[in-house]
Amino acid sequence: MIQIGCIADDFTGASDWASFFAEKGISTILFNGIPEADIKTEDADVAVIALKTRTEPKEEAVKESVEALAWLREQGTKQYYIKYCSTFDCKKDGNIGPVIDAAMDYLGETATVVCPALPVNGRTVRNGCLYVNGVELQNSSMKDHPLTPMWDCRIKELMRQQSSGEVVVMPKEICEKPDVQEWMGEYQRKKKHIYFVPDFYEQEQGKRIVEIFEKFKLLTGGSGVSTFLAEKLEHQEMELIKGQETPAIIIAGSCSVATLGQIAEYLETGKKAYKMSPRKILEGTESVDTIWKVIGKWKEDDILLYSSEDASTVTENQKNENISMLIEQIQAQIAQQFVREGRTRVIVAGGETSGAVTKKLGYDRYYVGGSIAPGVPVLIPVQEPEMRLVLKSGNFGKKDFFIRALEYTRG
Ligand SMILES: Nc1ncnc2c1ncn2[C@@H]1O[C@H](COP(=O)(O)OP(=O)(O)OP(=O)(O)O)[C@@H](O)[C@H]1O
Ligand SMILES: O=C(O)[C@@H](O)C(=O)CO
Repeated sequence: MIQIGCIADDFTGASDWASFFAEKGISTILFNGIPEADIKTEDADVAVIALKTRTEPKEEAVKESVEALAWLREQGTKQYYIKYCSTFDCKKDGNIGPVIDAAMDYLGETATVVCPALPVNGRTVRNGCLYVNGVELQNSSMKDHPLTPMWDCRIKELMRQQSSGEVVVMPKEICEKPDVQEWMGEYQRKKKHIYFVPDFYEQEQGKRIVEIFEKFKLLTGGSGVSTFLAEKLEHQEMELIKGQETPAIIIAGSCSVATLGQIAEYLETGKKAYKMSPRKILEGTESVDTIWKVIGKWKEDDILLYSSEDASTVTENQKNENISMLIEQIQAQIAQQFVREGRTRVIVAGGETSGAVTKKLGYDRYYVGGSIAPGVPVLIPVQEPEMRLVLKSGNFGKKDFFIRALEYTRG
């Protein structure tokens, strides 16, 4: 029976959320898309369905989210979670509000929590405002995200624009009140939909948040409270997942500052690496074949294949609107070729890049293993249990992330 079922608006967000349960030894399964009716949850205690609703048109995002909730309900799920990005989508017509409203209506709930924080990765909430490493969201390095721009840190304002209900901000002093439930009850009587936004800027506050909201059927947010939800969950012990001996490929399409630092640190080790050239790809002189001619020979080595460049070069390259898609396709095909040759460790940096690679590899459900960095677990495809897959959100992980991922996935 699924104790907590989550729907996430993208894949790396889903694995981020799931990782905190797996880390506590809880059997956790991740589905890429809504599973077919006859798919089993493999006796997992926690299930997460990764959708691609973050950037979809609103109507589709709502429809798919409700379908995913319906599938979870069919499995007898006890509690539900809507996972969105810890750096909230700030578009007026963003999907977070509409999906929360639809989920509340579907589950018959009038109140929920909106808790995007993930303090272990520097994303915090104080007095209803969202910060990235102490900087207000709209002044952070995330502000100019091309798809989900982040131009306002005030959750109340964002939810006012995106949703139908009312936000109630819960500063620390309120959260700590012994009679906080009564305090909340006053608001719940007034409105059809109430979204409580608790302070969460110190890791330990997560514990109190879970105490306050544990009876709610629907919770929403980033991954910050996952670890505290996991602590409270009764569960069966999960078997430890071992590493693999075959060489690994790291594929980096992410051009985030974090990924660029991780590439630099990897290159310093002198390990094998291949840098793709967007210019040659557009000219037609670099392709899967030309790259494979070089890296296909490195049969015994771990390999890094990367296209990542600094922000200004990327902006320049992206004047040709096909370049991202071409890079993603080449990287996905190389991953497929690598796996076809019997190698079983694939590490990917970047949400879009991960989407392209997993689509090509064709797996649709994964057991979730231990974490390499907060929010980045090892994934084991149910259909191919020999494989070890690591999908890193662009900005996650410290400088030594790739080195750690290689060590962690090695048998
Ligand atoms: N040199 C380059 N020039 C132009 N575009 C590139 C280059 N290298 C990679 N890209 C494209 O940039 C995009 C990077 O997005 P991706 O989601 O993979 O990383 P991210 O945005 O850092 O990660 P996340 O979404 O998890 O924060 C991909 O579509 C990728 O193909
Ligand atoms: O919450 C986050 O920051 C991540 O899980 C994410 O959503 C990646 O896209």
